[in-house]
Amino acid sequence: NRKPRLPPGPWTLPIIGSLHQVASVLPHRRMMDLSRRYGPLMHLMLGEVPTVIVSSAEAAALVMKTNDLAFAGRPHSATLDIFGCSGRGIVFAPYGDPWRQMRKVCTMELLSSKQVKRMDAIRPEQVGNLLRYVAAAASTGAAVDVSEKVMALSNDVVSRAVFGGKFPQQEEYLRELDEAFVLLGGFCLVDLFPSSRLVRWLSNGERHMRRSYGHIQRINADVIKGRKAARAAAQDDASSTDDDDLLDVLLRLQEKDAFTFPMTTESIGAVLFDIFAGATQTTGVALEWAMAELVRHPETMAKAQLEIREVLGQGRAVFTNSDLAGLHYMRMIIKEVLRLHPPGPLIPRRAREDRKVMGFDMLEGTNVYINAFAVSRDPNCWESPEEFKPERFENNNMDYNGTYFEFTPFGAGRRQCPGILFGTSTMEIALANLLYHFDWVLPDKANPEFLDMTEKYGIIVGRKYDLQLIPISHGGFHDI
Ligand code: HEM
Repeated sequence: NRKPRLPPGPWTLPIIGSLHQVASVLPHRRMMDLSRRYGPLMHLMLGEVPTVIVSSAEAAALVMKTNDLAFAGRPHSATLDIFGCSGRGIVFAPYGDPWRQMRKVCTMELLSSKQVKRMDAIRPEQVGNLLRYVAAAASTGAAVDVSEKVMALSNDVVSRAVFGGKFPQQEEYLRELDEAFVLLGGFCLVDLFPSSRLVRWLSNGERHMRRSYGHIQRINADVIKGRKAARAAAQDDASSTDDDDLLDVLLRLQEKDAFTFPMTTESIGAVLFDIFAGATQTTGVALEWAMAELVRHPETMAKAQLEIREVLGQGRAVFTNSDLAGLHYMRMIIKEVLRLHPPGPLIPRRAREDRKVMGFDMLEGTNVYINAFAVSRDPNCWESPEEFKPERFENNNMDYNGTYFEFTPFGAGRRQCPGILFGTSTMEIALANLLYHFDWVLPDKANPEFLDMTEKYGIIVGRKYDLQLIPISHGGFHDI
């Protein structure tokens, strides 16, 4: 019974452990700084909870590839348990057969060729709405709140994929999702001291999360009830149609009794919510960062516009994803944005069994966070890592698909994001259209070099200050 050899870490205080070291405004940055001192595997005690932060490409590969099965769990905590509907969804479900079943349905649905085709029609419609809004602003010289608009675009695209369209309670749904994300991103007392009944009694976090998630569940139940009634009225013969959204797919499988682990309304709601939560803010903040970096680097923006306008030719209306195959520079820009601003900088995992990694003991039950932000800014892997330079992806095959561990904005291995194609397709179509039809400048001729790039605290990291830009119409936006 030897003493475990834990990874090194900063000194701890009684009771709070290392909390004072990391409970800063932006934990991913604070952890990056600390890990440069303590090493690629760093042990922290967050209150009572043993945690290891992973901060190099080599260590990330050991966790997400070599020992993927051992680290395929997700952290547990009181608030996560509520948010993850006690493991009935996907994102925070423990590794196991129910998760595998749901993940398979979603992967096949999200990535099926039918779904991709369906989305190829939906995305341009939503982008068209955005372009009309921007064209109206351009005609009066008004600024556009780009942050708000690209987030709304992402919401609308995801709503249509998951629920078939806007639903009456969408605003409330999004508000509760925001609130729940804030609670998850915080250091919630009840999560830090799970054994303390006093903390549980004193803490508000769990109560808030319960209230917020309860509201979400009621909306889910309403939407599901409405859809079931509509399906019954249409005497749907349980066969699929081209218009099926994710909700239809799940209901059809439920009606056919095709699940090994039977689905209740509650668990269908949990899955829908998970996909919604996983998809919408991530893509929205990635787009917001992309536009901010482009405005800050006018020569990069000009180069991207030249490519888009040359490849697509003059006088085009809204184009679709299938028009965009030749846009190589724009794809490099998207990679560079995800390298510098991975929307989920800390990838949450949990050790399902004891493992030795780099000579250290990682014990079962330890929460493990891969600091994708720190790894993709690691000077040992990247030249001038703090610089925005899409050209670094020229003439190499480096991508975000989970085989290059210096660059994992979507994670890797069994728990890797199943929405890579979905998310990057929305980014590509939005950026290509916004850059083709408009030039973009800061209000009041502000110097782009000084654009404030401060991040906002949360599990999904967006900009602290909304990005306001003035659009200038290029060649006139021709509506369809
Ligand atoms: C730029 C956009 C996106 C980014 C950066 C992103 C990032 C991530 C990351 C880092 C993970 C954890 C991976 C791991 O543990 O290895 C994840 C998981 C997940 N993402 Fe995404 N994501 C994005 C878009 C989407 C979209 C569009 C969808 C759905 C349509 C989606 C659905 C999910 C789901 C369901 C999971 C949980 C997978 C599981 O636990 O098995 N994501 N995502």
